[in-house]
Amino acid sequence: MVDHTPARDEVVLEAQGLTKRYGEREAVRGIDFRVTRGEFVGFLGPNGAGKSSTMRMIASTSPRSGGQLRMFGLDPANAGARIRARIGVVPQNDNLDSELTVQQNLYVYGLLFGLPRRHVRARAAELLEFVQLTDRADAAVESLSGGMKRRLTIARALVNQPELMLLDEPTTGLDPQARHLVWERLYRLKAEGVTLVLTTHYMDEAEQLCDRLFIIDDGRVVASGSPAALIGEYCTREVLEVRVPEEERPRVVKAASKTAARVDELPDRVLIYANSGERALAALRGDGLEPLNTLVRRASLEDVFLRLTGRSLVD
Ligand SMILES: Nc1ncnc2c1ncn2[C@@H]1O[C@H](COP(=O)(O)OP(=O)(O)OP(=O)(O)O)[C@@H](O)[C@H]1O
Repeated sequence: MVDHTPARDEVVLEAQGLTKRYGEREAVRGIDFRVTRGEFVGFLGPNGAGKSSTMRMIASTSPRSGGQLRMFGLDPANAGARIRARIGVVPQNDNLDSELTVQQNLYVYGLLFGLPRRHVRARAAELLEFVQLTDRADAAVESLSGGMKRRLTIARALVNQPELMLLDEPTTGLDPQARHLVWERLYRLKAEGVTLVLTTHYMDEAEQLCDRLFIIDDGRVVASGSPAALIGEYCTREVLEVRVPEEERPRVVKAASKTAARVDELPDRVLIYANSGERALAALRGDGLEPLNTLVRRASLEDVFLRLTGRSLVD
């Protein structure tokens, strides 16, 4: 569709000490990031971490309170319109025009960007094909499912052939099938060389899609790197999850702590970090402990977040 031939290591997006204040409240507290052309980058963090505020500053729709921010080398403080012409935005809440049909939503947006009428028609047809909504072109927006609305919002964000796509929680509220369809389209955009930045609080989404992540908590970047590098740096290879009766917990924690790299207690289970979950379990059994329920799994970004913040990503 669009050929944004990647120039090696061309910086598309850069922030230093970026802050956002709403009155007394500092929602973004001095964050640094740098995104190069063709990368797929994610801001991962819980609700209220400051992800949307950061995205709105990048989208050049909300002014920064402090620090530096550049998109394509331009400063949104004085080149907002030029920046907005080169980016596509998928906001957290679909803001489609429900009075219009699917196709009309794309036309209107194209005309807003000043694209010629004939060009807009061709572009709309191409985009409906891309998001698999061709057969719904004349349907009312209201009749679409949540997943279809999301895809239409993505199509709309692509009207101006953006070099940079910003997606704020693109799959929140979608069922697994609808999510996978969105993911698949995002992969395609990446393959075409579009630079993508998304926010999410879904660790699987972050892990599946992103080349690089910035983990955000309480307005700060607490870690960054590829999903694999983050897991490698902050976790063991495996995690043994055990459920034990309340009264046995202290013994389990004590026994596991002898060999495991780390032990975390959650309200409903104990997480034992070890390179071999099976061996950790054998060690517990060797100490005469038999958990009610056990699960050995690969370490995930959720574990990284827990390690970094002492809290779970999902409420
Ligand atoms: N327009 C606003 N006015 C005042 N406070 C705001 C505004 N927008 C966000 N906040 C506050 O700033 C903090 C960060 O919010 P933000 O929406 O950026 O976080 P988030 O990580 O995107 O979370 P969510 O996933 O819930 O959107 C929150 O405490 C929020 O209440």
